[in-house]
Amino acid sequence: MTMNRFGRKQTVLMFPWLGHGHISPFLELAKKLSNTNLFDIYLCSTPANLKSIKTSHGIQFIELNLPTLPELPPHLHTTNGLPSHLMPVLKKAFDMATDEFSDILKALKPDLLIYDIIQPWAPVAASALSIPSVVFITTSVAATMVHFHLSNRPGIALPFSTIYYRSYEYGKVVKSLEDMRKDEDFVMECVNRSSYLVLVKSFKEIEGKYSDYLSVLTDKRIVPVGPLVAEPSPVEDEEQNSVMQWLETKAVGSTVFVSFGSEYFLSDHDLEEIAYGLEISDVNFIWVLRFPKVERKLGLSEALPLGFLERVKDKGLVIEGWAPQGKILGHKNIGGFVSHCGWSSAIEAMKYGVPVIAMPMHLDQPINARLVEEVGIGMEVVRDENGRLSREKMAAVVRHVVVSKLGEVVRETAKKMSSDLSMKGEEEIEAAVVELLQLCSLGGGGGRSEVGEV
Ligand SMILES: C[C@@H]1O[C@H](OP(=O)(O)OP(=O)(O)OC[C@H]2O[C@@H](n3ccc(=O)[nH]c3=O)[C@H](O)[C@@H]2O)[C@H](O)[C@H](O)[C@H]1O
Repeated sequence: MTMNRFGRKQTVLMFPWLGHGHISPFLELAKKLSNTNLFDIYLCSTPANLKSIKTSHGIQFIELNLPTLPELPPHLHTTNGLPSHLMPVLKKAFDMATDEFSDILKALKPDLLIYDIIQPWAPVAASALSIPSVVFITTSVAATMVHFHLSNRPGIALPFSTIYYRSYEYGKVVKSLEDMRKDEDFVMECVNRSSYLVLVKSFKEIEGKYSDYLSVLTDKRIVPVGPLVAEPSPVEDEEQNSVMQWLETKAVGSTVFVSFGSEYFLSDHDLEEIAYGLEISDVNFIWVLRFPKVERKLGLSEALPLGFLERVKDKGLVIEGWAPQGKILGHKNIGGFVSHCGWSSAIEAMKYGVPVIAMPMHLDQPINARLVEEVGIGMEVVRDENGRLSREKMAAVVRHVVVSKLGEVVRETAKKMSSDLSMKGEEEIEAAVVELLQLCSLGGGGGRSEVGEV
């Protein structure tokens, strides 16, 4: 138990889903709360995730060991690089760790649990020990929830014209109305189990009207904590250094960064259309291509169209694995971001003032793409009624956003968003700290730490 000038620090356990796109916003919030010197922050995840976290900021880490399932050895207890067919297996192993998680709560006795939208069992375990809990929503769930909710009520105008498209990787329509209604029930259950308020990784200008609606819908207070964009991590290795040197040789605003997040793998059809789309656009590009960690079949050049790398060698760079996304988006020579619109990537585009060529793939990304268009900082590459991508459409949107005269509006709006955002965040965190401290005082936690710390 540690003290500050107000007495005992409040012990907070943070418990994100096992994906990088979730852990990084939790980590950013943890740093902000830890820096107030009012909280002792513990972050709980699997060893496979904790080993890739390279920061502390006074945060302590607690290992959650999932049951080892035959097809899921411990090094795959993360969504990073996990093949899509193993995602349901990871979720099953995660849901089997309820007792292990309860043991962590009993040993730590935190004053407050901040959990994720994927594990409705976490607040149940907390309330059994009289520990208050808050759900921290790291995606654009307010807008997504409103859309799900209204799509449940025929005849009411939807906030966004939703596109349901076939994802060739999954072989089915990824987001049918039925799927979205099931998602609404699941997310609603997670929110309703939160004892008090809901923290949302966002800010009024983007999701204010949706957060207000969700607050009415759930009868919960919703507290935006701002963009929570991490400071760009230093360039880690020689390959990343050479990417930055290559980018330095291009003209200001002349290059698009192309990335689809930490856990999505392109279908063969999409990969081919994106390659030809970039080639036809005749715009410089840095493309981060990711393949599942297991079952690696092809090398980079075999996975790409024949002769593609040779033809684009003066304009494009294709890298495999992980890129310093924050550093690249913050570079003056970047003029556009071809993104799946994962929420962290969407917010980072806003923070760095980079206009978005939106290419959502699944989950909440179609909604995020509409939010990006709604605030005027991007344009979506619309798929056809069968969900198929077109290289010509992609090339046209890339050229519109990055080089066309008409695209000036999008580019200027993105720049303005960046300067507006630069002042955001601190006031939201201060307001959230006041609310969290009040919640801590309601619980029965003792703030003792007896668990082994990593
Ligand atoms: C549950 C699901 O989590 C997903 O996370 P994902 O990692 O795909 O995408 P982001 O949220 O952009 O998060 C990706 C994060 O990884 C960083 N990054 C990624 C690739 C790389 O090469 N280098 C990097 O630094 C990037 O800067 C961002 O911070 C999506 O949100 C999805 O919408 C959501 O429903």
